[in-house]
Amino acid sequence: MAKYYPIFLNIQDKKCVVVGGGNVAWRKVCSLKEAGAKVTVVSPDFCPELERETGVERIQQKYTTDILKGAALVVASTDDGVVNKKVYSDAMERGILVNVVDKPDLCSFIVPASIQRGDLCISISTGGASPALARNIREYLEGQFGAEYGEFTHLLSEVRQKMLLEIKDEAIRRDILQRIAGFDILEIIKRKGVSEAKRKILEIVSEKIPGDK
Ligand SMILES: C[C@@]1(CC(=O)O)C2=NC(=C\c3[nH]c(c(CCC(=O)O)c3CC(=O)O)Cc3[nH]c(c(CC(=O)O)c3CCC(=O)O)/C=C3\N/C(=C\2)[C@@H](CCC(=O)O)[C@]3(C)CC(=O)O)/[C@H]1CCC(=O)O
Ligand SMILES: NC(=O)c1ccc[n+]([C@@H]2O[C@H](COP(=O)([O-])OP(=O)(O)OC[C@H]3O[C@@H](n4cnc5c(N)ncnc54)[C@H](O)[C@@H]3O)[C@@H](O)[C@H]2O)c1
Repeated sequence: MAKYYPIFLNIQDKKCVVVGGGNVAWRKVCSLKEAGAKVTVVSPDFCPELERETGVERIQQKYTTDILKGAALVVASTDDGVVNKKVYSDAMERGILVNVVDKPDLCSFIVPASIQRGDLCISISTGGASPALARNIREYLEGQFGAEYGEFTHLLSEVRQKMLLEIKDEAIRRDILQRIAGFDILEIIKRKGVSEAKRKILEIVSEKIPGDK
């Protein structure tokens, strides 16, 4: 089995192509859209969900190589192995990232199971060993990581931006940022809400920086 290097890819405003018009293609279109990509989907027919999807370029025809022009990434999810293989070799020749669903040999990257809570993303991969296990772990973690983690991450981001500007001493800043990311602050968000958590954070900051109010 291949080894993989986990990364988060910035595909904001990048052209991403999905080849195929079925349910799997629709799932891929949705996740690419959510990541801010400019999505083009090409297929002779589209499932009703894809037909309804807004903000996507639909090209109703069979795959042709020229569709990859200017693309950063392509996902092939047709039910035709020959077409999927052609997409793979076209993409490899052009240095375009490529995933053929369920065909790890025809992938320059594989897709993990993911949970999104605002800016917090938890991704699980088994490196292809067991996608079913990745899914089960995702479902388990979904129960453990609720919507409050999104709020928590947002609050920490706000405070961190401020601290990067205002606290010049790196060691003190690190200490504070580590402290306020603690689960006790998350508990306050859960029980009392974000404004109470903010108050607690300010208290911690003033304790750590004598004289700061
Ligand atoms: C994570 C997820 C993301 C997504 O697809 O979006 C994903 N597969 C998911 C589900 C799933 N896929 C399959 C089952 C049936 C049970 C089973 O086989 O285990 C289930 C479970 C289900 O659906 O319940 C069938 C399957 N998948 C692959 C093969 C071929 C092979 O193993 O050789 C076969 C056999 C096909 C056959 O039988 O012929 C291959 C891949 N699937 C991957 C990703 C990549 C490795 C990820 C990793 O392990 O880290 C990789 C290598 C390539 C890729 O597609 O990127 C998504 C869960 C999303 C979620 O629910 O959160
Ligand atoms: N449905 C699932 O949950 C699931 C799960 C695992 C694997 N898969 C695999 O993923 C693939 C896609 O699944 P699906 O359910 O979306 O299949 P599907 O049969 O619903 O859709 C396949 C799509 O590919 C299009 N297509 C065929 N030839 C094409 C061409 N030359 N150019 C462009 N598009 C073309 C078809 O018109 C159709 O829209 C299949 O290979 C399937 O075996 C599906």
